[in-house]
Amino acid sequence: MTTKQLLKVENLKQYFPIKGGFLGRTVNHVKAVDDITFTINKGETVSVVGESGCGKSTTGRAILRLDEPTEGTVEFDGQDVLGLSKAEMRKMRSDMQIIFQDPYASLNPRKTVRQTLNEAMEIQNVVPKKERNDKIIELMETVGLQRHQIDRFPHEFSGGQRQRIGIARALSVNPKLIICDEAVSALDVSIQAQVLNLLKRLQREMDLTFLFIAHDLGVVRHISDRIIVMYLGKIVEMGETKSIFENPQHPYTKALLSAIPVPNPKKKSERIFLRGDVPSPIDPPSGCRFHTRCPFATDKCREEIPVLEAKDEIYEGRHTVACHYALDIQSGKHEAKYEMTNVRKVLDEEGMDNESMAKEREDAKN
Ligand SMILES: Nc1ncnc2c1ncn2[C@@H]1O[C@H](COP(=O)(O)OP(=O)(O)OP(=O)(O)O)[C@@H](O)[C@H]1O
Repeated sequence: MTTKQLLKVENLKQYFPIKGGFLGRTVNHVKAVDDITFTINKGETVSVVGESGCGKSTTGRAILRLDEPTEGTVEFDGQDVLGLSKAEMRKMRSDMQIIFQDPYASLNPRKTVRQTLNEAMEIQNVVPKKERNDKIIELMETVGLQRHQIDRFPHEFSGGQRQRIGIARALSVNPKLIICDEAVSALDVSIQAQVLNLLKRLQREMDLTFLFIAHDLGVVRHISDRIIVMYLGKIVEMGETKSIFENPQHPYTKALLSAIPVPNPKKKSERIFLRGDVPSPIDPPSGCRFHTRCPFATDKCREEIPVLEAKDEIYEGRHTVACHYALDIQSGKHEAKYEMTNVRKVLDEEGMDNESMAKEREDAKN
């Protein structure tokens, strides 16, 4: 894999206005994405994970300017995406494609596969007219559809096949980056695996870069080079997949990981239950946004926003976390006594069964 940077997202914010009153004035904002920074290298698969509403899809849409970002910069292949004119942006869209969760909703039910793929190529004008039919057949075969299905409508296909049409449509304009927004979430598990394998193969063969958006860490484990964990509009942790799975730092990442079913019945899994619901992105909590649900939260977490900090000496800059607690442990400043009262309080009040957190508390003490 080359290490050339393809996408650079810096200090990206997406605030959606909330209108109110007779005059329809902006009375507040939904802080859907609030100051996030990350990069994706050419040929990489980076996944953004987190609970519903944490801002994953908004991030994808903002990169493509399907919604105009409030603040920040997006650089794609060295070009300032947010500075492009409408015409330049249209051209750029052939380099950056998106595949949505529900292929049925994103395909025109009145258009056959031939018409759908032809339309995509026509809009972007990347394939000469007389070559389009051959290209459509080639694309269908590439994604595992058969050429005799070319004049069929979306309702004549299964969910997995429809997602393959969506992939073929994205590929038809020779993209460099494909954003897969919950692209396999609506499919049965076995079909999910087929589509993920297809995407992996296409990546190898066509030199593609993927930004995967998913709520399920288990699904993206085997396809991702790196993982970005988001909570309430912020990145709380990011790192190489192996590192995130084997050495998660943020209590939220640990909770997400603990929710993945373990196939081995002999292996005891310790589920971390988070208390309460995700707070509103209109009025997010002060300090660390996760503090209202975090068993380790201290006064510092309520007051200071943790910075996504790379601990180079430990992770060689490849794994970063925004959490006072995790950073205190890493730097040896962790005060076990303080954490103990905190965790015990949560356990007492809410009857939580957080064995792994209790164990960690002990480890930190020793
Ligand atoms: N156009 C919009 N106008 C107002 N609020 C919006 C808009 N789009 C998204 N939001 C809000 O922004 C927040 C983030 O939404 P987003 O769809 O990015 O979350 P998500 O992490 O992708 O969730 P899911 O997994 O359910 O798709 C949510 O609170 C959502 O209600």
